[in-house]
Order: sequence, then structure tokens, then C-alpha cells
Amino acid sequence: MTPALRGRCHNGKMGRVGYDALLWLSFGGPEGPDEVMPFLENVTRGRGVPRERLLEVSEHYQHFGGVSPINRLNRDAIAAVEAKLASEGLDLPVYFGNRNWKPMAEDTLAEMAAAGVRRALVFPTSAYGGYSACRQYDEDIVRIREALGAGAPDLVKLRQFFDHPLFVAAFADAVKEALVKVPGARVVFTAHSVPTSADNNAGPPSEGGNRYSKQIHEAARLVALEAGVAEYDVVWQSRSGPPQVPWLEPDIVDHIDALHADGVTGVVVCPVGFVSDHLEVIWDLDNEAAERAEEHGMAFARAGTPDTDPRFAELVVELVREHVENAPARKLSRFPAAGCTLNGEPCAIACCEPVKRPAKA
Ligand SMILES: CC1=C(CCC(=O)O)c2cc3nc(cc4[nH]c(cc5[nH]c(cc1n2)c(C)c5CCC(=O)O)c(CCC(=O)O)c4C)C(CCC(=O)O)=C3C
Ligand SMILES: [Fe+2]
Repeated sequence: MTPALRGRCHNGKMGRVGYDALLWLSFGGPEGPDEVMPFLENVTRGRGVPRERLLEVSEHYQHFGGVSPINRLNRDAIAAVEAKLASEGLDLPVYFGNRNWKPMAEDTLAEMAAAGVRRALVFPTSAYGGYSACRQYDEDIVRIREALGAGAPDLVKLRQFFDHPLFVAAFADAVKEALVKVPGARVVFTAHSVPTSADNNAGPPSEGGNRYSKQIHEAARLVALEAGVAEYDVVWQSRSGPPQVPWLEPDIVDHIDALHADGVTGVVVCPVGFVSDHLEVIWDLDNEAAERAEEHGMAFARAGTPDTDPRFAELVVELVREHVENAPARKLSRFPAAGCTLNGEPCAIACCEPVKRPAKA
């Protein structure tokens, strides 16, 4: 290994180091009815998600012909990033690989190595810290490099970007657009729920935990500020564990009931915890939450996600520039934005440690 690459986020600290490629590392999703169950089995292997929950989730996918939009959305976003890189004269081929479905990141890394890539940046499709949003992508990096063995490219993961001005601006405009459809609506931010034990472990132990939920609250505050929204809520969606295990609450659907009971007549939901309109966004929000609002006679609009905004490609290129030319890291908050490490190292000792899961669901 190149000694100069040792260390954590070596952004600018060791002079210029070159990169041969960018690996776009995402979650993956099925692209046909027969792919749904094998995909779900990959996602939940060893994670104590009850079988009934899997069958229920597979129905959500089958409702869309077994096709999650996530791969298409990633391919579109990659095309935009490639165009942006090219227009700025940055010669960095982009490769696409997933944790749970084809193209599997193991195969992508093998392809990269065969093409002569020795050192690559990695863009994980999550803006946040926490086990599921950050550390699990580090585990992916360790796994795919081990699968390849000696000669695996060095992989430097890009940092968390939940408070990047371009991320915040894209969401703020989406909220403003949704508010045009439902003027005066209550704005509700949502993010993927996680077990409270996982959120308690999020961040380095010295920080006292909850890095994920704190960053979600901070992103919501920044988006609301930029959109000129004075009052808003932060709630959670898509919980999947067994009922006796506590997850972050309230759930978006229960929250709509509560807002209705308080006399609120319109809601705008902003999925600030995600970068794209993948299946959990369109099912849990556009179906379940929208339906509940309709039952209460409430007006409902959902704000879009940033990946289709031209500023998203700009954001990715800016994160790349932090490495290739020591560009300043733009941040709107003083919250830590970690995530940038070499070859899947954790951000700090015991950062976002995975929680022991029940052996049997
Ligand atoms: C924090 C977080 C993000 C945001 C950060 C990031 O984006 O990475 C995220 C994203 C996503 N989650 C997704 C899908 C699923 N997540 C599941 C299960 C779980 N997610 C969790 C957390 C998160 N998940 C957790 C703690 C579990 C429990 C099991 C475990 O500890 O691993 C399950 C299992 C079935 C079920 O829902 O029970 C599915 C199918 C898709 C793809 C959707 C598509 O196909 O378009 C995406 C982008
Ligand atoms: Fe998930």
C-alpha cells in the first residue's frame, strides 16, 4: 500500500494523491418480480427482521411489478455526475456497485481492478452518520476488498453531506414547491427509523451517541430555515424490527393522525433522510402516509428528493474536489461530518458500532 495513503480522512493533509475512479456505492433494489425475495434475503441476512415483515415488504415491491426505482435513479444520477466531471475537465470514470443487489459491489470492484484502478474515491448514497447510513458502507468496503484479495484498489470514502449547502438548497426548493400545492401546510420531515439502540451507538462514544438522529434534526432545521418554514416536525418511517424492539418514533402515519387530532388540515412531507425517491419513499409516503391524510380529509404533498436536482451532481463533484484539489469542505452547521476513511476503517474507535441483534427473529 502507498504509505502516503495511511490515515483517516487524508484530505489535503499529505499533499496531492491521485485517484483513478469514483465508486458509486448504493443499497440496490430488485428489477423484476423474481428478484424481490432474494433481494430481501440479502438485505436482512442475520438482522433479526421477522419473516412476516419480509412478506409484507415483498408485497410493496410486487405492487410495482417487483421493480424498485433505486437502480434507475442511481444510473441517472451517475450520468449527471459523469457529465459534470467531464465538463469540469476531471478525468474520473464512475463505477456503480451495490450492497444488496446487482450490480453487486464485489463484481464492480473486480471490474475496476481489472481496468487498472489502484485507488478510488467512494460515494455512498447516504448523507448521514450512524450504523445503517455510514458504518455499514464501511463494512461493505472491507468486504469487497477482502473478496478481491491482494491487489484490491485502495478505497477512500467521501464524507457525510447532510449539512452541505447544495443538499440543503435542493431540499429547501423541493419543500417550497410542495408548499405551493398545499399553502399553509404543516411541514413534516421524515427519515428512516432505526433501533434506538443503534441511534444510541451512533457516532464515537465520546460524543454521547445519537449522531444519526441529531444530524437528521440539524438537516431538517437547515432546510426549514432556507425554505422560510418556522414550524415543522421531525418523524420516522419504514421501521422493520420486531415490535418489542424500540425504534425511533413517532412513525409518520401515526403522526398524521396526531396532526389531524390537533386540527391540522394540510401536510407537506419532506423525506430529508434520503437522497432519492426509492421504494420506501414512494410506498411509505406516497401510498401509506398520503392515504391516511386523505382518510382524514387533509391535503397532502410530498417534497421531492435531491438526486434529480442538478445541484446534486454539483455536490458530488464538490466532495470529489475536496480530495483531488484540496477544495474547502462547505458545511452549514458545526455538527461533525465524518465518514471519510480509508479502506473501510471506522471514523473513530467504536464509532457507530453495530448493535448485537437477536439470534432469531
Ligand atoms: C438508516 C437507513 C437508510 C438510509 C441510509 C441509506 O440510504 O443507506 C436506509 C435506506 C434504505 N433501505 C432500503 C430498503 C430496506 N431496508 C430494510 C431494513 C432496514 N433499513 C434500515 C435503515 C436504513 N435503511 C434498518 C435499520 C433496517 C432493518 C434491518 C437492518 O438492520 O438492516 C429492508 C428490509 C425489509 C424491511 O423494510 O423490513 C429493506 C428492503 C432501501 C432501498 C429501497 C428500494 O428498494 O428502493 C434504502 C435506500
Ligand atoms: Fe432500509
